[in-house]
Amino acid sequence: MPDVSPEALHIQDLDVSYGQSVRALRGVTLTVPAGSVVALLGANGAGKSTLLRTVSGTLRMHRGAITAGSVEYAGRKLNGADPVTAVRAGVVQVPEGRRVFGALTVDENLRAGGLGLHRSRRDNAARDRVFGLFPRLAERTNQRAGLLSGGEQQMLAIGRALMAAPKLLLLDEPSLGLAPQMVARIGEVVTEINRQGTSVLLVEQNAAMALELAGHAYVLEVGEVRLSGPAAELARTDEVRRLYLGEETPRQEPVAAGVEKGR
Ligand SMILES: Nc1ncnc2c1ncn2[C@@H]1O[C@H](COP(=O)(O)OP(=O)(O)OP(=O)(O)O)[C@@H](O)[C@H]1O
Repeated sequence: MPDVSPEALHIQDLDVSYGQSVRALRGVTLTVPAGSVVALLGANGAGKSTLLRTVSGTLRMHRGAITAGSVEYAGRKLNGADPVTAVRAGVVQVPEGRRVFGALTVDENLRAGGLGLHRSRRDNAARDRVFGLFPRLAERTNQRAGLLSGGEQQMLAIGRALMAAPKLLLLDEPSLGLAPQMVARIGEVVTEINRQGTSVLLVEQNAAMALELAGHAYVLEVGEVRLSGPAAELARTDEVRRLYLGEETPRQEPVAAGVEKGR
């Protein structure tokens, strides 16, 4: 049953191209129900980042375009929307590669992600929330972001996105290149952010972590949805175990209950 709640993200039959030759997404249909964590898995080049860019309005910055289909969040069409419109609708992306402003302090980075031009009460509340999630950042408010460790920069990148008080957070590879302890911490934070009421669409190479955090998951393959279903069920399929969890699968298992091929 599709989720028809007003704060759900609905992507329907989406085609996205870069220029004339690269068809990055083909006929993608995906839903992020309000209040959920949804994982998006796929090999390099499958189209995961493209899908997030489509939702956050950053696609055009990468010279991509929607050629068919629709993206709707909370009942509003986001096709062709710019990032400001997406943020106003409650959708914020944390891009891959923890892009923080290295020359600015932790505090300045957070303020840059806030909604107010001044030190508004709303921004202060958002900042307190970030420091509650990431006490390490609270201890380093005046440190230049470029001097933070990789894990701390990832925390700051997530924190900066939270400053806009998103209702839907788009996370692109938050665990990339981090030590196991930090990966575990990022996982806990995703769960906590979700518990506080923010939906999450999570792109992750670390499929084991993503499938543990998510309720529902999609597997993209060369721009198309190859499999989708409850994350726990997907984690039991032969294909996901072999290709994404790196497990030996001695015998072919039938597709688990609840898993759909194709979308
Ligand atoms: N700005 C761009 N211009 C042209 N082609 C692009 C651009 N960005 C992505 N592509 C192409 O679109 C396809 C999907 O790329 P995308 O980055 O969305 O995949 P991905 O699943 O996020 O991969 P990765 O895990 O490597 O980040 C790839 O074939 C890629 O080469």
